[in-house]
Amino acid sequence: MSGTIKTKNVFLTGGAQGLGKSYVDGFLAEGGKVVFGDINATVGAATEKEFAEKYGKDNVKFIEFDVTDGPKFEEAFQTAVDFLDSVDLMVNNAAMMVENLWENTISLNYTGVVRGTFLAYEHMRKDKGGKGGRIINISSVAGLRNSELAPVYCGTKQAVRSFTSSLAMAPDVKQLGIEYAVLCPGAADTDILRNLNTRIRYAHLFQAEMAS
Ligand SMILES: NC(=O)c1ccc[n+]([C@@H]2O[C@H](COP(=O)([O-])OP(=O)(O)OC[C@H]3O[C@@H](n4cnc5c(N)ncnc54)[C@H](O)[C@@H]3O)[C@@H](O)[C@H]2O)c1
Ligand SMILES: CCCCC/C=C\C=C\[C@H](O)C/C=C\C/C=C\CCCC(=O)O
Repeated sequence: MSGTIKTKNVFLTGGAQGLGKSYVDGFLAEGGKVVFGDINATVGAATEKEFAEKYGKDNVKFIEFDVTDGPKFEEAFQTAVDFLDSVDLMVNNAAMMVENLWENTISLNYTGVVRGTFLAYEHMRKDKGGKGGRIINISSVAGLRNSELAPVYCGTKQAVRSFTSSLAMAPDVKQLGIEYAVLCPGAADTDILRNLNTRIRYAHLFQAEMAS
């Protein structure tokens, strides 16, 4: 994989831990400069310290903010631009899977991705003085398949996939210099699955399994 990432200046949401943290590590290892945001101030600061020691403090910055707070997200994006000079790659990664907190889940997993995409779009578009760039939105295998275990989460991840693929169809993408990608990872052992409450929310679905 070495040398495959040409993008240098990255802004990523949800980078304190889990898959987001491993993406940050990968970008830094390839010589990139990364700003990552997260709602978790303690873990975010520890991650920033770890990567600053490994890759240099001028190459990584953590911003505590909640992706569902529009004005804070805009402020964080500007802070990222100030640190990086320009954002070449935006990764909308932060998400949650708590089915009974369905409004929060939609707000973070879908509205947050749309907001992050449009912030990056306005910054990158070449017709308004930007340098172009790439926007990667993190969906899931749950964005490709349906499941009764997590209907709200699946809906948000399918929305992220459709939104991103639809934007990529626009006739002016080449002229604006913006590329889009959507990732649909399978299962990984992170907190989003460790903290899963669907077995409580949908306990009736597991009764036969628990009885056996
Ligand atoms: N782990 C998996 O099996 C899996 C599979 C497919 C896709 N994904 C996706 O990968 C992405 C990363 O998930 P993960 O597995 O690393 O989970 P994770 O829970 O370990 O990481 C999510 C990160 O987002 C942060 N976050 C939560 N709410 C936030 C908010 N409101 N504002 C800012 N940050 C917030 C958390 O603090 C955490 O650091 C998500 O989009 C998830 O849907 C995960
Ligand atoms: C299609 C399964 C959807 C399950 C939805 C619940 C949680 C999803 C969370 C993560 O985003 C993805 C993690 C696990 C997905 C679970 C199984 C993958 C099955 C893969 C396959 O069927 O080939």
